[in-house]
Amino acid sequence: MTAQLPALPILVADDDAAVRSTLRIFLNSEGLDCELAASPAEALAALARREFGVLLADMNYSRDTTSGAEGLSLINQASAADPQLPIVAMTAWGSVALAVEAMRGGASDFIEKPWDNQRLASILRNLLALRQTRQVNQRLAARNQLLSAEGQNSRPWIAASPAMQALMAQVERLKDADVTLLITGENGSGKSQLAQAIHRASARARAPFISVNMGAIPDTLFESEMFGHEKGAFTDARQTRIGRFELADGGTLFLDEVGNIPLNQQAKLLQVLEGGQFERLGSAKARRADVRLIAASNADLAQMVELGSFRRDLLYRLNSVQLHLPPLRERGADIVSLAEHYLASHAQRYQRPTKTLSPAARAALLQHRWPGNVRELAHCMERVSLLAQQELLEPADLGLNGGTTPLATAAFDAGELTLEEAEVILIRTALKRAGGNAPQAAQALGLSRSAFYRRLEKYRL
Ligand SMILES: Nc1ncnc2c1ncn2[C@@H]1O[C@H](COP(=O)(O)OP(=O)(O)OP(=O)(O)O)[C@@H](O)[C@H]1O
Repeated sequence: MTAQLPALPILVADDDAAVRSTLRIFLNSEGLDCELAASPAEALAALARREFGVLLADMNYSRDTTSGAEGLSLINQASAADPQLPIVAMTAWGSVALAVEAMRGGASDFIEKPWDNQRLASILRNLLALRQTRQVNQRLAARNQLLSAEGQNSRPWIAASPAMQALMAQVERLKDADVTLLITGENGSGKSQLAQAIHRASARARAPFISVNMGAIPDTLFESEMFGHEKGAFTDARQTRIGRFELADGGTLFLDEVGNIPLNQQAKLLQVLEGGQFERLGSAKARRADVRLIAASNADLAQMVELGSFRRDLLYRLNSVQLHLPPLRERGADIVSLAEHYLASHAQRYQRPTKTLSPAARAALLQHRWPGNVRELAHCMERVSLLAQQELLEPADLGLNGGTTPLATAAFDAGELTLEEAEVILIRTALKRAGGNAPQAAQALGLSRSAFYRRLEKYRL
């Protein structure tokens, strides 16, 4: 079900009680809701408290009954506080100059007293419709800002290794099932990007993908961030804010780092997931949003449940289907494809020739443990693209310290190495085992010394 925009009331500001009550009766008879203010101060207080569809403001008040100064000041302040609020100025008969001034100050239209009921109703209806359109656009703009901040449309998804192929086959089967997914994997292994790829492949692709880093929301802002707030709901709530659930309506809501949610927030989240509805802070109105939920975690949530730091019922609610992203060190073919992809894209970005990996450099990449996974590889390739002097990259150019996997086992198992890459790995390992003694390493590999040295030279080891 799609969240509805509320029909907003009209705020009538006039110091004449008779005018206020006449307007209330007339507006109500037209099916329009309104609130009344007897002074500019009352009107500004009402505007700070809640959202209105239109402000219908008289120009003259008791302090000064003819100049329109108080009305102009009200219009200026109201439109500064909420530039999207349509304002109608009510002027005395024949004061066109003042009406012009009011429009310059932010009013959208004006009406002369005594007013014509039909004209007033038609102006207000048009402006209410304008207000609704502005709200929809504001919502779109908020979504677009989030989407472009995440730059989600331009990133390719590389999944060449057998482990990733198997995962992608699972994703393919699930993409339209609309079930809640829990993606697990180490930091930087691609959980967020996989969630985006699943969204783009699903029937919800045209609706938004909204991501929330659950560990980054301060306790006090959790509800406002997730479910939104009405203007005036708390001291700093100057504008209505649309929560992430509502922004994701029709699309996918991605709860990143779900293991970092404090226990009290877990309870609130579970309540909404179970009940299927939520309220904006400062409003009693129950809202629903049609979202597909994807959660991600690098922590072992089952273990957290045992330790009492994650709710069991929330875990059951989130992990209808669990997808595990293997660490990069177990995805040999992806390491090389990703490295080449980053080298090409950096070359394009910095307008330089594309650097290539020597067999020894490829082997070094395959042997590295990549504790930071794809993110670490991306940074490494950016550094190399900028700093390496020559176009053919050798292991020394990569600046990889320590952290190698023994014999890049996974890549061997998967048969993803070229003969040259396999040779480099074997030679390096033999050298390491022989404590750097080349003749001993050659012997361990069953090679003559000269054949061994030829290879050392060839691979610049
Ligand atoms: N298979 C892939 N193909 C292309 N780029 C990838 C792939 N996996 C990850 N990346 C890139 O690596 C970086 C880290 O990925 P992402 O943010 O998705 O990881 P994560 O597991 O969500 O990390 P964290 O646990 O720290 O939130 C991103 O720049 C992403 O674009």
